Amino acid sequence: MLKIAPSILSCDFANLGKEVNDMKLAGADLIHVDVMDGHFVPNISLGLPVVASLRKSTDMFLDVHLMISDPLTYGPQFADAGADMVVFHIESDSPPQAVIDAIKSKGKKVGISLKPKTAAQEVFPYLDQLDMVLVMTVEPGFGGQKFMADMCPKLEIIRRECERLGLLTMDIQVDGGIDNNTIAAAYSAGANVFVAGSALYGKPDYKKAVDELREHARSAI
Ligand SMILES: O=C(CO)[C@@H](O)[C@H](O)COP(=O)(O)O
Ligand SMILES: [Co+2]
Repeated sequence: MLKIAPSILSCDFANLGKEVNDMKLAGADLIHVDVMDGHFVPNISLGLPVVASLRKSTDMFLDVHLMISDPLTYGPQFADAGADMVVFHIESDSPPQAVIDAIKSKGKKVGISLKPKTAAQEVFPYLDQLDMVLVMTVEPGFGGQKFMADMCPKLEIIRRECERLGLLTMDIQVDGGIDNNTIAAAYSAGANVFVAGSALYGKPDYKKAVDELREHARSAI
């Protein structure tokens, strides 16, 4: 199933509740929340109190993308704060299996994210325990960067391995530089969840922008 996930990193944070609700009204499927610690990536974004406030103000599915060095300590705290899914980086300092167990023990969905230079095969040992794999199509840390089309083979490899294992409902998410010009390539390669920050929050008409992204993805078929 094709899902559109606006990244609030590009929204107007002074009006966060409205910005999320406007994307709900525009037909977005989930909300992507980028958490950056200034250590794993060279940027700082938002933390636990913001996720807790968001949880109180919306029933949208909150997909929390942790770009932090210590997801073992903080992942469960984001789960408690109201994340529906916690996605952590396999390149973090935490042992992946321990993070998966910690998030699942909170009753939340869990995903693993791969930076562009990380091989697809790194996530294979964990696939059968995951709800989602996130393939970064930019170096994590900032919105508004250019889509790396050379990540498409990685998407194909992961989708093929999921099919081989019978994981037919696995969500494969792409994040970074997704817009009307790039979404079809990612969709054709096997992605089905599309994060878009600047391509959605940068537009005056959110519904038109969400609809157009969906249409451009489907134009790949
Ligand atoms: O995780 C990240 C950046 O590290 C993203 O979620 C960005 O927020 C996507 O922004 P655009 O590339 O769509 O502008
Ligand atoms: Co992200």
